[in-house]
Amino acid sequence: MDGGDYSVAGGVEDVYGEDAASMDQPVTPWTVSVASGYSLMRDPRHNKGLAFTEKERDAHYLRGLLPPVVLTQELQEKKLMHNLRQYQVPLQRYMALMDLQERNERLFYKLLVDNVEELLPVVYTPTVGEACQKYGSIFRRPQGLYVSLKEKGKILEVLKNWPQRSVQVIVVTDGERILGLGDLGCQGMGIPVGKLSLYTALGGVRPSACLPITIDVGTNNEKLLNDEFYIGLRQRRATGQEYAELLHEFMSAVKQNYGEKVLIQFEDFANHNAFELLARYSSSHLVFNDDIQGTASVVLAGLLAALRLLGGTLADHRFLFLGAGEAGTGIAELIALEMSKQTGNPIEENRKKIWLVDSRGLIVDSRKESLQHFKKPWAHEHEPVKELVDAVKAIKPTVLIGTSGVGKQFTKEVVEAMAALNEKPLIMALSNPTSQAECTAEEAYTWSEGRAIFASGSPFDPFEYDGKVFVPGQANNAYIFPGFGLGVKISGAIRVHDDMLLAACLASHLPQPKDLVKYAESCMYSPKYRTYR
Ligand SMILES: NC(=O)C1=CN([C@@H]2O[C@H](COP(=O)(O)OP(=O)(O)OC[C@H]3O[C@@H](n4cnc5c(N)ncnc54)[C@H](OP(=O)(O)O)[C@@H]3O)[C@@H](O)[C@H]2O)C=CC1
Ligand SMILES: CC(=O)C(=O)O
Ligand SMILES: [Mg+2]
Repeated sequence: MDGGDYSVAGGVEDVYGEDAASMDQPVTPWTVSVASGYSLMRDPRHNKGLAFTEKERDAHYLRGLLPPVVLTQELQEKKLMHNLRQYQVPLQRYMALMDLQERNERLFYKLLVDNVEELLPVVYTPTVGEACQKYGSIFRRPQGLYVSLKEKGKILEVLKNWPQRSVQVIVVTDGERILGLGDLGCQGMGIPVGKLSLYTALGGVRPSACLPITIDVGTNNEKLLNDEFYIGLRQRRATGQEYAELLHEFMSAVKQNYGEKVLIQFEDFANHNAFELLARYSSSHLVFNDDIQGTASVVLAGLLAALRLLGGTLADHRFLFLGAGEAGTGIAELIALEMSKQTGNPIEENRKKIWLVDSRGLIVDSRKESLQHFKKPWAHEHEPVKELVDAVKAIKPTVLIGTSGVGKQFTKEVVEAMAALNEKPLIMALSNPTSQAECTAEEAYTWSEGRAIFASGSPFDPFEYDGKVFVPGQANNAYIFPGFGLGVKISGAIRVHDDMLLAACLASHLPQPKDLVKYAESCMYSPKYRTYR
C-alpha cells in the first residue's frame, strides 16, 4: 500500500498504518466512547466474554469476534475456579484474579462473592502483602489513582481524570505502614484496591462508586529506592509542612469534586500521621481510619462474643496489648468506652484495666513525658517492665492481644504464662500478614494444651490437638468496614461518630426492622450479568 499521502509526518506507512519515520512525532490517541463490538469486549464493566447471548452478539456487532459457544456465568465461574486452583503459588492466583477484574468485572465479583472464604486470603491478607512487596515486578495495568508530589497544585485535575463521576467511597493510603510489612511507598496501592474489592463483594457497594487512591510522597524503603522496577517517586518521604500541604490539597479537592458525602477511609498510614489526619479531618469530612476505628470495632465484637465462653462482663477482664500504635490504642479505647456504657464508670477508671507494651516495654507512668500522645492515657502506675513475659506475670491479664506488627512475639513462655493464669486464655494475634502474626494457631493451641481461645488477623486453618479440632477465629477489620461503609452511605451520614462504631459491633442486639434490611439489600450491587438491549 502506498500510504504516502496519508502519513502523519511525510514518512511511509507500513501495512499496519504505522509510519516508522514519524515514530517520534506526537499523535492524538483517538478513541470511541460507545461500547460495541470489539470495544465492548475490552470494557471490563460490560464484558461478558463467552456469556454474550446470540441476541446480544447480533445487536452489538460481536459476530465472529467470539467462538460459537455460549456459556452461562455459572459455567464461566466453574471454569475459572478450576483454573485458579491449579496455581500452587498464591501470588499467581492474585495475578490471575487481578487480570480477571481488569477483563470482566462482574465475573470477578461473582467469583469473590460465591467463594469468599477461599478467595479472601488471595485478594486480601496474606497474599496482598506479598503482592505489594512485588507490585513493581507484577505491574501490568494501573489500578486506582496515583496522587504524587508531582501533582501538587493540580490534584483536582487529577481527580477529574478518573472516569467515574459517582464515587462514594475512597480508600486512601500513603503506603508508609502496609500491614506489618512497613514502608512500601507507592506499591501500597494493592491495599486500597483489595479493600475496595471487599467493599463491593461484602458490602455491596457498586465498583463504579469505589476509588482506590495512593498518595506518593516518596519512600524511606532503601530496597525499593534501589529497585529498578519500583513504580513510585524515587525520593525519601516528604514530611512536615510539605506533607501536610499535599494532604490538605487532596482532602479539599476530594470534597470539591465528590461533595460532602463521599466516605474517605484512611488505610495503612504510619501512626505519626494517622491520628493527626483523623483528628484534623473528622469534623470537616466524612472520614474514618480503618486501622484505628475499624479494627477496634471488630475486635470489640469478637470480645463480646468470646465472653459467652469466658464468662463475666467486659469490666471483669484485664487486657494486655503487645503494640501500642493505631490498632492497639484504638482497640483499647473502644473497650474502655464500651465498659463505661455498660457500667456507668468514668472512662479513666476503665482504662486502668487495660495495659499496653510497646517496643520499650510496659507503658507506665514514669515514661509519660516521653510518650506519643496516643499512649499517654495508658501510662498507669507500675514499675518499669521490659519483657512481655514479665508483663504477663505482673499484670495477670485474662486477654492478650498482639498488635505489634512483629511476628513470633507470643513465645512458648508467653503463651504458657497466659495458660498458667487462666483456664481459658484469650489470645489474639492480630498482626498481618501471616508472617507477622504474634503466634500461629498451632502454637496457641499446643502451648496452652488446647485451652486457648484464639483469633488472628490473617486466617489459619483448623488445627487438631489431642483428638479435638480447633477452628481459629479471624479478627480482621474486613469483617466490619464493608458493612460499616455501606451503612454510612445508605444512611446519608456526613460525619462518623464513635457511637456508630459501637453500634456496628453490637448490631445483632439492635432491632432490625424488616424494611430496613430490605432497603439495605436494594442498595447493594449484584455481580450477575445484565441483559443488553
Ligand atoms: N487484624 C486487623 O484487622 C488489623 C491488624 N493490624 C496489624 O497490626 C499491626 C500494627 O499495626 P498498627 O497498630 O497500625 O502499627 P503501629 O506502627 O501504629 O503500632 C505498632 C506498635 O507495635 C510496637 N512494637 C513494634 N515492635 C515491637 C516489639 N518488638 N515489641 C513490642 N512492641 C513492638 C510499636 O512500638 P513503638 O511505639 O515503641 O514503636 C507500636 O506501639 C500490623 O501488623 C497490622 O497489620 C492493623 C490493623 C488491623
Ligand atoms: C487489616 C489491616 O487493615 C491491616 O493489617 O492493616
Ligand atoms: Mg490496614
